[in-house]
Amino acid sequence: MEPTIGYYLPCKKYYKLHFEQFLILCKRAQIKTIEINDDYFNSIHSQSPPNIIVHKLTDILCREVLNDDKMAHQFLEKFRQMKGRTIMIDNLESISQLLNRHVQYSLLKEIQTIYVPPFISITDEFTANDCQKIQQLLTNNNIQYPIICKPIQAHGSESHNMKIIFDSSHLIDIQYPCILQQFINHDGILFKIFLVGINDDNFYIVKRSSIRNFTITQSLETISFHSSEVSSTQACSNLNNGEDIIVDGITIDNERIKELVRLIKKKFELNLLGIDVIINCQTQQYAVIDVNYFPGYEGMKDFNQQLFNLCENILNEQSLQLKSHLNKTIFKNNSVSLMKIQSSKIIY
Ligand SMILES: Nc1ncnc2c1ncn2[C@@H]1O[C@H](COP(=O)(O)OP(=O)(O)OP(=O)(O)O)[C@@H](O)[C@H]1O
Ligand SMILES: O=P(O)(O)O[C@H]1[C@H](O)[C@@H](O)[C@H](OP(=O)(O)O)[C@@H](OP(=O)(O)O)[C@H]1O
Ligand SMILES: [Mg+2]
Repeated sequence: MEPTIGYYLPCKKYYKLHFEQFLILCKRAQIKTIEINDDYFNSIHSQSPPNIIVHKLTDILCREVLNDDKMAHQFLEKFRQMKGRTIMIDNLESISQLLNRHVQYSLLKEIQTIYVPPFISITDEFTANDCQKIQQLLTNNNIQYPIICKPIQAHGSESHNMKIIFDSSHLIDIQYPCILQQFINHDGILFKIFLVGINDDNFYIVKRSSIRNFTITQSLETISFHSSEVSSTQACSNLNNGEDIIVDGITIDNERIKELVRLIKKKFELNLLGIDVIINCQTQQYAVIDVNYFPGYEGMKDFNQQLFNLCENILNEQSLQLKSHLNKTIFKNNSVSLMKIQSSKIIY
């Protein structure tokens, strides 16, 4: 029977990735593909589940976890019920760890050799309204100004609205629940590391514009921005470096990134990852500021081929396991019938 790959991708994501190219590669390799949607689940009793499911269910996961949405929960439960019969790229529990910035950063911090800029989390109204208390928490955690205020939720339409705060008199501007993180001067350059987890070496580095350096000499008003304004491929913000500042010389050490990728992939047990790294322009320290599940892979030309290779590897492994299982069963059955024959010989 031909193997099957199921997929669930929001429409926008499907077109952005040119996912039809992945489907063509599957067809050529005689791998069946099927879209997983309500129609699929309504007719599921008549078919065996796909060998693999590729998905970006982060929107629905957020609705389930953060908004307690029953419909979202029921839809996800159908995927969970396939556990053991289907390989999910990737596991829903592993993905959930990335959806809350506090959880994500805390897990990253557990990896000893990885640097995450210091942060605190403000999750209750009482603390959010007490600027003195917030300042105390910042001081206790050795966090200096400027700081960056990020929504605690890492995914979804409201999660990319950020603020840069320059002194304690502007702590009133924070919007909770949020994390407050030390702003690191990094010469306005961001490195996006895109990973397709065939093996630890399989990553691709893209350079993007980011927020320019700040030197605080006086009190500044809080700056609000959307993360796509400063670091998407089209970004052209007055928060970026001006054209007169040339920072083309900044490069990143491939070996260090390789190790970072290995550790993060192992920690979160995920195959499709985007890791955002900035380099502190004073200390040259690499700082991980964001880990995204199933990013846009913009700039990586052969993403669909890479994803196909990953799926093909998994299918090959599955079929090897099945063969060895069958061999064992045949051997076991043969020995059973041999024993029967022998015992029948004894009887007769
Ligand atoms: N600690 C920091 N120091 C300096 N700049 C930062 C820091 N954290 C974030 N930034 C800047 O803010 C931008 C948005 O931050 P972050 O990646 O955390 O947000 P996001 O909305 O999750 O982004 P994405 O769109 O990649 O998911 C980064 O691209 C970078 O330019
Ligand atoms: O490929 P990069 O430049 O890293 O950008 C990604 C963002 O970092 C993610 O935050 C987006 O995902 P969410 O929409 O899940 O937040 C993700 O959204 P997408 O699922 O629409 O591709 C990407 O835009
Ligand atoms: Mg993000």
